[in-house]
Amino acid sequence: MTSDTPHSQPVPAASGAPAPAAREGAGQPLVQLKDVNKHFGDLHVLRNINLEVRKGEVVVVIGPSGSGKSTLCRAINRLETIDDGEILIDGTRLPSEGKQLARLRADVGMVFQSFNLFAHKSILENVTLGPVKVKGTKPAAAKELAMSLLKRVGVDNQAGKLPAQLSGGQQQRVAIARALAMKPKVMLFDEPTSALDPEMINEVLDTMVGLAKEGMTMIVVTHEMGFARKAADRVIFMADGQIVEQATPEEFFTNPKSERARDFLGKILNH
Ligand SMILES: Nc1ncnc2c1ncn2[C@@H]1O[C@H](COP(=O)(O)OP(=O)(O)OP(=O)(O)O)[C@@H](O)[C@H]1O
Repeated sequence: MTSDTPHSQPVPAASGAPAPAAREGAGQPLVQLKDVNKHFGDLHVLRNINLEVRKGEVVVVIGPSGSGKSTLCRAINRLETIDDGEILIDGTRLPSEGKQLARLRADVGMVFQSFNLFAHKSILENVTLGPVKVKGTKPAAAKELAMSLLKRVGVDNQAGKLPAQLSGGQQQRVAIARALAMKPKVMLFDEPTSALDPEMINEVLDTMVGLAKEGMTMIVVTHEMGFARKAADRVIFMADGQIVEQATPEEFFTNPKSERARDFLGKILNH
């Protein structure tokens, strides 16, 4: 959907960043994909994807445009169907429709490149709607929760405004608060900063780094290599619908194993 951004400068890895092995016993798999395949017509977009994400783990998915990263995210949230294989969230297979889907989908927060806020509802309503409609939270409690989340992402003073009155960075932080209001078990981010002006990227990334530090389980599709270095436990490199390589950020950025990953990094880091 987007090309590689020019904001992807290498930054030093956070010292003491835990390697996946260090977190091995830290949690059970929260997200499991088993032999997942997906076609769009003749195009084989996801090829035999096997992936486990443990509780508290931050996985950054990178790869060339068209490699299937967005489709992977959307499949995990059931926004796309899969042809075969299995996707489990906290051990439960997502149904394809019905009330149970809405409830289970609430466990999987999603933040999109294009914010996807309700244009004609206030910022506060954007955040309260899900808890009230899907979870049956009382309006007063939903408002209290929403205000605390808006405060946490630094936009509580904008609660009465419409999305269009906010900057892109503010709108994306509202989108994060809206997803968090459903108390998700895992957060999916699909290129959350790609539509933002450069000066707004860091305010969104900082919010995401904060979430990662708090132990949120996260799957993040991004071209922001600095974020991957700073916050990821594991980097997954996708190409042509396959997981080609996965490693800690330190390993991946210093010693990518595959030719395709080396090519990709060469292009993106020398942009
Ligand atoms: N709804 C759709 N119908 C048909 N083809 C699709 C659809 N959605 C995605 N595709 C195709 O599937 C392939 C994978 O797309 P996807 O958006 O998952 O890639 P991506 O790695 O996220 O790319 P980008 O980095 O550009 O966002 C692409 O070739 C894309 O054109």
